[in-house]
Amino acid sequence: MTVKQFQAESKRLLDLMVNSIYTHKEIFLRELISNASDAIDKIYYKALTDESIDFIKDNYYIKLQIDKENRLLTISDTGIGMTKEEMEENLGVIAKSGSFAFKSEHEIKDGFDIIGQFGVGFYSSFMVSDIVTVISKAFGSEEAYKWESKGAEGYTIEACTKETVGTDIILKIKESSDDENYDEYLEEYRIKSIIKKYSDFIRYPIKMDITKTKPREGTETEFEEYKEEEIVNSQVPIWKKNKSELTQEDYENFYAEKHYGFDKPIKYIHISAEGTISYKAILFIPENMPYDFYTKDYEKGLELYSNGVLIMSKCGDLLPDYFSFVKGMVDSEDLSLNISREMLQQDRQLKLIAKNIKTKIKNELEELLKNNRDGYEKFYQSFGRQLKYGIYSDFGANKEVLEDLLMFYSSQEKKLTTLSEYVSRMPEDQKYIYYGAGESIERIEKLPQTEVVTDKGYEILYFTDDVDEFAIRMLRTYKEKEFKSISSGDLGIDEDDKNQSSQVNEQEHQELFEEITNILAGKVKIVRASKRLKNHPVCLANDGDLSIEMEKILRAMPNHENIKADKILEININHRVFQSLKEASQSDKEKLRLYTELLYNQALLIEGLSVQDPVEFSNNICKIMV
Ligand SMILES: Nc1ncnc2c1ncn2[C@@H]1O[C@H](COP(=O)(O)OP(=O)(O)OP(=O)(O)O)[C@@H](O)[C@H]1O
Repeated sequence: MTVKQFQAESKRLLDLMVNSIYTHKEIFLRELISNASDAIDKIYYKALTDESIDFIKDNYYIKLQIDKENRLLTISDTGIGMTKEEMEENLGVIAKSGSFAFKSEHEIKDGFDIIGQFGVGFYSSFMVSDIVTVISKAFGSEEAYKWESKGAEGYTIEACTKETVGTDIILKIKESSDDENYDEYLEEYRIKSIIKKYSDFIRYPIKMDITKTKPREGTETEFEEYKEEEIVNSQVPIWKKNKSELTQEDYENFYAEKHYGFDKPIKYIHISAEGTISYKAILFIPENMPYDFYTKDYEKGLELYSNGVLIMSKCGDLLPDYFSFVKGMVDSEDLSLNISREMLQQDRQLKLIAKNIKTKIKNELEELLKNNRDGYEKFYQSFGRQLKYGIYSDFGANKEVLEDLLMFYSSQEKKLTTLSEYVSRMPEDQKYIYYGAGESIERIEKLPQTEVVTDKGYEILYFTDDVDEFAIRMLRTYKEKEFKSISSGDLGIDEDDKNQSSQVNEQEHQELFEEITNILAGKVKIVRASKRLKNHPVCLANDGDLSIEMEKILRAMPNHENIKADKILEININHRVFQSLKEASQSDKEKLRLYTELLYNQALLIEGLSVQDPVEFSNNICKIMV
């Protein structure tokens, strides 16, 4: 028996392979099972094109056996096998793929799932094995051969006996070290779970002898172990089945089996796309928010399969951030994989799929909103905030995708409403979409600023999420209607509204307002007569782009402590309190200062801002009580 040398490049390549291409050692099993599946596919293909071959499906399978004592893991298949020459060519030359050649030779295009293309996967077995032995009998041949290698040193080939056509790959699993546990590859449960993870949807049965226990005969309390052969893979992936064959329950079971979530999904989306790019996908909109959803630990992404073999557990590029709550998988034959199958070589196809998926999700959410309002509202309670972040991020680039999915609590409807519904209810003379921002519905409802807007019969949207106002600033308009905060300097409500303007004569009190503005110098930009207050004495309004709510949110962030909105103190000159201010201004300047400070602090409290000096504030209250 002569020992043949790997070519020099092959040696280097093998070293590279074993040490650097793959991130996870466990993928060796995926590679060997994929090879076994390819080998069966080849026989199947031959049977289709050669009438003399009978392909009886039950005769084709992959079998895994563990011999713990001798540290052997065997992967056998009943596929096409290899001749001596094929062993030389395919296992002796790294980066030579017999499978790729087979596909090209037979001009196999669609409908076949042959996985191998690079001619390297087999060598990943050296990541976990000291010796790899391949015993194979090729289809149509009487002889069998044994290929054996300890890695970079080279390989031997010799004749041997093997009864049936097919291949056995026997791995002598490495001893565990301090850094690496190899023993796990001799554990049934571990092997089973690796198969489930990567190779669950290989089209042929993957069999294993599974250890079970039963009561020993004649006893009730003693148990004995026995082995029973089981098929461990699901074979036909649900996404390859016809939608009409599947029930809601099938999808829900798939969601649970895949551990996409512990809840029941609100909606599933089954896509079977053909065209520029072919792919299948099953996507889910969860009902409940994962506990870590709004933390940096949450990782978005869909499972990515190529021909039923798992490539990536979380492919983030398939989902935009604003749809990061979507769970599910994508399977495509058209992906250009890189050599380790852990990444994609170029992302053109992936981009196309992602674009497609994005549109699909948007449409399905719109459909949910239209036909299952309760379901949509449940979804929105969990993930609405993410949609709003989506509007805000990327400088509003995604607003068109998302604007119709938004909902806010409505002052009129007393429940969530969409922007489209709001606009459809707007009276003809209403120019703006009004909103009030605050920490809760109850708080906004009580804001003095709401009075004039609601009295006009205009609806107000309540913004209770941090992100709301920021998102709306990005959106700017909806159906050409501008958004307007009820706290903004100019409300855009008709100036000549008789009830208001006739009573507002700012000129008359010009001096007093200047005096009050001076008292509050540095705290507010200006003090003026209010056109919006009816029953309340004071409120704050804001001037400029930064609202008071935004100031609150930004200030809570690091390095933003000095951010300040331009505030306007508005005083209701029809309120009794204004009379007191006037009198104080004429008779007692100290009293005017006291009243002004009190009113300013009241306005701060109403807005949900803290008073600057609570002790002084309470002392001031005492002063007017005694
Ligand atoms: N179980 C098997 N039965 C028959 N032929 C096999 C088997 N395993 C490997 N081969 C042959 O060896 C070749 C090399 O296998 P290897 O896993 O290195 O690459 P590949 O499967 O072709 O490509 P990839 O690197 O993309 O997996 C295969 O193309 C195939 O021709």
